[in-house]
Amino acid sequence: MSSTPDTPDARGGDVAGRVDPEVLDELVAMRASIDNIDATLVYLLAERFKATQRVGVLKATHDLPPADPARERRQIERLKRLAEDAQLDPDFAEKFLNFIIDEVIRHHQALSASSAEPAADDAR
Ligand SMILES: C=C(O[C@@H]1C=C(C(=O)O)C=C[C@H]1O)C(=O)O
Repeated sequence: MSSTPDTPDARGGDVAGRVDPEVLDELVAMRASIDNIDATLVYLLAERFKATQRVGVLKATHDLPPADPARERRQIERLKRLAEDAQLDPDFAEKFLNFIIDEVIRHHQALSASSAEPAADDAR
């Protein structure tokens, strides 16, 4: 496994040799752009999970519930509006955000459960 995108040797992958050189050039250029976008998605998700993990620690420490459905609803409505403005399918944006939020809530539940466990010294 490597983080290196397609090398020039791998130009076009399966379609190399089956299409005109101009088509292959455009395909390779678009794939380079997709590589960059996917890398930024990974970095953005990593930063988002760092922030939500911190929120999870605050919630677990201060006895707050792992999920905040009202906040989720506001955030989903906001992102659906942004998606429409950006010509992205708002239903897809909603599904994608819900997928991420479900994972965040699982983390928060685990943090709450582990902070509720008695420490080894207390288990007497
Ligand atoms: C991050 C939080 O926890 C949960 C996760 C959310 C999210 O990932 O956007 C939103 C609300 C909460 O259900 C929060 O309360 O802000």
